[in-house]
Amino acid sequence: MGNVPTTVKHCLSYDQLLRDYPWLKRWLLEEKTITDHEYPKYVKIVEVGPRDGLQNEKEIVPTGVKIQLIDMLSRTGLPVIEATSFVSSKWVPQMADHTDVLRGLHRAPRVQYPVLTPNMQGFQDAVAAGATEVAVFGSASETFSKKNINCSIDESMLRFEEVINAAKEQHIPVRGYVSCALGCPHEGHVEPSEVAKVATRLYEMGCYEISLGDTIGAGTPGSMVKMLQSVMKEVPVSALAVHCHDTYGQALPNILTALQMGVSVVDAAVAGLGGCPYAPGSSGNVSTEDVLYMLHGMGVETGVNLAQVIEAGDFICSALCRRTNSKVAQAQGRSL
Ligand SMILES: CC(C)(COP(=O)([O-])OP(=O)([O-])OC[C@H]1O[C@@H](n2cnc3c(N)ncnc32)[C@H](O)[C@@H]1OP(=O)([O-])[O-])[C@@H](O)C(=O)NCCC(=O)NCCSC(=O)C[C@@](C)(O)CC(=O)[O-]
Repeated sequence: MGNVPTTVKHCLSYDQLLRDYPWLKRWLLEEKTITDHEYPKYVKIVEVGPRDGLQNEKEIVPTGVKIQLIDMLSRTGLPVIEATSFVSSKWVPQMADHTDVLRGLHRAPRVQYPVLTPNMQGFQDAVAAGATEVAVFGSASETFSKKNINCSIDESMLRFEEVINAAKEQHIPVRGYVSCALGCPHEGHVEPSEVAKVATRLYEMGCYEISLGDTIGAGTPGSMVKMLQSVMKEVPVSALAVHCHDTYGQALPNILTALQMGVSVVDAAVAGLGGCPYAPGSSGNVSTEDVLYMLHGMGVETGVNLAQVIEAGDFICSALCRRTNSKVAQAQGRSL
C-alpha cells in the first residue's frame, strides 16, 4: 500500500480510504490484485521426467535406470508419473523400450502411470503392455503438428478420436496435450484462440484433462493470462493443466500466474530434465523440485516429499552424468 502509514491502514476501511483519499486508489487497487488471489489448497503434480525428461537424451538410457527412476519417484507421493511413450522408435529412439519400462516398473498404490499414444498402433501396444491411462498429444501449431507427429491438426484429431473411443470402451482415461500453447519453434506466435480450439476439441472428444504445453518455454505471465483466458471460455479450469518448459526462465512465474487463474494441475520433470526432439531450441521442463519448493512455501499441499524427489534427481543426474537443472537441488549442493 505504498507510503500509507500502518496505523492509517488499520483505522480505515478500503471504501473510506478511497472516498477520503482518491489519490490512493491506484495503490489500494494494486495491492488488492496482489493479495486477493485465492490459490488452490492442493495442486496435483504430474511428473513427466521419465517421458518428456528423457525422450530427448541422445545416449540411450538403460531400461533398468528408467525403471529405477520411476520406482524412486513412485515412493515420493507423486500422484501421476508419465512413464514412457508408445511412439515410433524411428522417430524417438529413446522411447523404444516402452513395453519393458511399463512392464518392469513397480506400480505403487494410488499412482497413475500414463503413457503417450499418438495413434491406434501406439494405443494397442500400450494396452498390451498393461497401460491403464494414456495421453494423446496435439498441437496448436500446424507446422509443429506435421514435424512432431507427421500429420495436420485435423488429421491428428481423427486419430485421437479413434484412440479416445477405443479407450472409452476399455474404461481407460485419456489425457490430452496441446503443444505450442505459448509459441511455436517454427511459426512463432500462436493465437490463444487456436490453442482454445484444439483444447476444446480434445476435451469434447473425452479427454478428462488438457495439459497446455509451453513447448519452447517462450511464454511469459502476460501471454499465459491471454492464453488461459481464451481456453477457459471453452474448457472448465478444473480440467486444465499447465506444462511449462524453462527456456527463458519464465516457468515458475508462468505457473504462479496459472494458479492465480484457478489452474491446479502442474506438469514438471525431476531435475528439470527434458526437451522435445521436434522443438529445436527448447530446453528442460520446469523442475519438480522447484515447483514443490514454491508450492510448499505458499502453503499449498501436494502430498509429495521434496527430499525424496531430490534423491531421485540425484540418481538420474548421476546416471546421465548431468548437472541438475533444479535451482533447489543446486542450492542444497546437489550437483555433480
Ligand atoms: C506419430 C508417428 C508414429 C507417425 O509416424 P508416421 O511415420 O507418419 O507413421 P505411419 O502411420 O505412416 O507408419 C510408418 C511406420 O511407423 C510405424 N508406427 C506408426 N505408429 C507407431 C507407433 N505408435 N509406435 C510404433 N511404430 C509406429 C508403422 O508401423 C510404420 O512402420 P513400418 O511399416 O515403416 O515399419 C510418429 O510421427 C511419431 O512417433 N511421433 C512421435 C514424436 C514424439 O514422440 N515427439 C515427442 C512427444 S510430444 C512432446 O514432447 C510435447 C509434449 C507432449 O511434451 C508437450 C509439450 O512439451 O508441449
